[in-house]
Amino acid sequence: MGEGSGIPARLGILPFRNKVLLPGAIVRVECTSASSVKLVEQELWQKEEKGLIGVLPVRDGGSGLSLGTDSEDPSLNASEDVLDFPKRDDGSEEEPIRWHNRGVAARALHLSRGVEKPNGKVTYSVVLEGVCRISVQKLSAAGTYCLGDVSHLDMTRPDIEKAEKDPDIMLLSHQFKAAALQLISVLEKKQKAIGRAKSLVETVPVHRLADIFVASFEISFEEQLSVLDCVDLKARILKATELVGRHLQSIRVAEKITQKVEGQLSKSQKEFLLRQQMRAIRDELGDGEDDEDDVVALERKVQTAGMPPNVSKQAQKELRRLQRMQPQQPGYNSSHAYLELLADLPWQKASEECVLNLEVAKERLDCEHYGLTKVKQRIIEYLAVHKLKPDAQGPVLCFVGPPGVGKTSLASSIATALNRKFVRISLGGVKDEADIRGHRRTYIGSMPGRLIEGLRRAGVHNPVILLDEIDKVGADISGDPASALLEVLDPQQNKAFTDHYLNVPFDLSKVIFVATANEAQPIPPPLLDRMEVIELAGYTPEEKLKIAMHHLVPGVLERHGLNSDLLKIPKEIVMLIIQHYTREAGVRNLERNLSAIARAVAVRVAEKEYGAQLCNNVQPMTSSFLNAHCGCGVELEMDDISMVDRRTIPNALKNNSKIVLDEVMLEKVLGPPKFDDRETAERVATPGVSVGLVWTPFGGDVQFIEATAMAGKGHLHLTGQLGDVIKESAQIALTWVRARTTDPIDAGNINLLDGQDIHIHFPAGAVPKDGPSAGVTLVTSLVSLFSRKNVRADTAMTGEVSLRGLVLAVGGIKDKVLAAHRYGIKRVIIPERNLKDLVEVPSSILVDVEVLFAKRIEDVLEQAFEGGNPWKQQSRL
Ligand SMILES: Nc1ncnc2c1ncn2[C@@H]1O[C@H](COP(=O)(O)OP(=O)(O)OP(=O)(O)O)[C@@H](O)[C@H]1O
Repeated sequence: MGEGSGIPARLGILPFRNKVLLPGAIVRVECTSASSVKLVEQELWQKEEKGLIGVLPVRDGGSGLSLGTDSEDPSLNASEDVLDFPKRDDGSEEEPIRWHNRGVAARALHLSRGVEKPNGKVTYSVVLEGVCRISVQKLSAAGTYCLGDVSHLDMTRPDIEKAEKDPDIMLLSHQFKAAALQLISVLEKKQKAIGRAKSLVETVPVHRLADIFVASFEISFEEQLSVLDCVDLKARILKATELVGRHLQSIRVAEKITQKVEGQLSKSQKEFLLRQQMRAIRDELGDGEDDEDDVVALERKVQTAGMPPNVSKQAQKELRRLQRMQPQQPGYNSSHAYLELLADLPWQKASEECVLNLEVAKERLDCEHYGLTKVKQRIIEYLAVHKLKPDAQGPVLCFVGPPGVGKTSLASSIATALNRKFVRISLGGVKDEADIRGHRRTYIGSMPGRLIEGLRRAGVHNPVILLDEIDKVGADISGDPASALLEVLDPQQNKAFTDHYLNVPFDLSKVIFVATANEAQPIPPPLLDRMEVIELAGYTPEEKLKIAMHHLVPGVLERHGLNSDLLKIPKEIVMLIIQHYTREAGVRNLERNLSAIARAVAVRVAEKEYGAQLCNNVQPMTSSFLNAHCGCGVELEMDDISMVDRRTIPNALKNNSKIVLDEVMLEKVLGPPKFDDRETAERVATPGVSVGLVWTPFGGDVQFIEATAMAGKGHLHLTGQLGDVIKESAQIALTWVRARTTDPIDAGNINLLDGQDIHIHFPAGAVPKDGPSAGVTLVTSLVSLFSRKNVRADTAMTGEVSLRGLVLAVGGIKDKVLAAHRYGIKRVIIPERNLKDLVEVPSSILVDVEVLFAKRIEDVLEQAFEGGNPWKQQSRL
């Protein structure tokens, strides 16, 4: 027999519960049960030579698993043993035990007997080494333990030698050894005690090495059994390679997981440590608490801001960044400011809209604004649509008109009617797209755009936002703000408006936008296309008077701590202010003048108040009285005078101190009248001056045109604030006049233009002018110059002239007539085609201003000069 040739045919059997001893493996067994003690005593202790026993794996019968590869022999179940290894700790000793029919013959390497207990029991500790595989054919009882009829199972030495030369086995054993070495190196890295493992691999023959290696792993009972059952060498090496590989794999996976966990742990631990240190340093410096609280407060704010998930994610990311930073670190402040903005923005908050009552809204509009019937009607329509369909994407209302006509206050009234917050964003002079859309955060000093800033101020996401002076938006190399506004006003796009600074979309669709402009023409067409233009013209003096008496005066008095008991401003005086201190389309300057008066009166009232206090606190005494009493050493007795309550002063002054504003006081406060009707007469006193009516963003205005001639080469000189169009207009006017003054027939009379330079000046104060009008006025001025006849001082004109002498229609007739009225001009010549526009002019104005019509320039000249066209007789004009 080969390796196991010394195995006897019968061996005492030691059962191993749910455990396998493999050949080459060494185990220590504590024998405490009666059967195992008996077995050890009989088979090992009492024998002189170290004996052999059989070790058979057993498992609890309840599992129902088939044990062993051979068919089960009923006789194998005949005996039952009480196990002492491994110990049964579940108290199920009585359960049936099923023996495996293959086991290992084991040699006792060491035996020791425990101290005898008082009850006479002894125990043994045995170190066993597996020798070879055995097969158990039969079990029989020998007292309390079992004896088994066994036969040797492993290969014989010649078989092994032969097998070792088999190329397959050689290859397999090579693979196995490689895997084993790999495992050893992994274990080495983990600094596990691997002892002689490496030399074992090199020296021990592979058929033993497979068993030894497998025995050193913690593998399941089934796997141990399967190795035990691998009698065939090839199968055993394969199995062992598989198990070594698996073990290696599991170690690596475990290592990876550990590394990951350790990495995370150490990172957070490191962070924690650093934080602690940071806090300690800050405490030491005495400036820590605020910052800490600040970040914590910010975190709380971010959490309660109601951000949508994507925004919240971004905020959390930024917050983590901020938490890792020192307040002194660059970027801390910008990160903090960014998070503040994110937390402040009204992602969820909205103004509670009250049920809209159109009657109330109408009353409110009427109460806050005088006149403006059509505009108010349109606003009511807008509100009605909003009431029926709150999410309707109606047009953006754009109020267009001169300054001070109530555009802003109308927009604010819309917000009041809807019970929404009102935000005014001034777009005047905005040239950079970043003003609307914000700067990217990469820029130093970057800020959000005005819209996002406005929403932050509003604190709700559904305010009424007034885009004030939308016509003043410009464009330069920094981009075109108008195109950004296009996105803002487009209901399709503004749902996800992205400010560059914010870098996350914000929904603007709930915002109601209203715009204002002084003129519609500069607004880029695509932007204008998204808006509904509502024009507001200037006011007549009567309208201004009513606005002043009902709205401006009460407001001004209130703002200056006055009331109508202290200051009375009569109608007539207000009218004087309108006529002689203002010359505007709106009421802004009127309000300013009224404020100046109120301030002056406030000073007087305050002085009186102080005087009254003095009077009431100090008993007035004459010096003779004082001298008389003090001089003779008599103690002075004073009456106890009660203090006058400050609030009673106005009442005290009520009857005798009411200030009524009169002309004298008006002049004292506002100075001498700034405007009077004589201005026109004075200016047209010399030939060559005519009075035109023009339309400007400030409403209608009067434009004086002065022409003069001098020796030269027939050139035309133009001065004043002029645009290209009016330059053309001047050229046309001159050509028209020249064409009619160089008539060969009349040449003798009108050779004035030959060898003369003409200088036309649009005097200072003239409004920047680039419209196509003023042609008629230019011709009249030239005719006045050449005929040396003055234009009528009470007459102003408007209209464009064609080369063929036709007077062409112009716009803004209402504003122009109003402007003429402001200047005290009594006659206005307008193109015949503008007749229809007169319906807009209030009749109160038409009572004062006579409107004349002209079809051809001859009609204008006929009406503009006293006694008709001055060149009628001299030329073909
Ligand atoms: N019809 C009116 N009734 C009552 N008050 C008016 C009326 N029109 C203007 N006002 C008052 O005149 C002042 C100026 O008006 P507002 O600021 O609305 O003018 P605006 O047209 O917006 O001017 P700007 O173009 O300069 O912004 C405000 O106090 C406003 O209440």
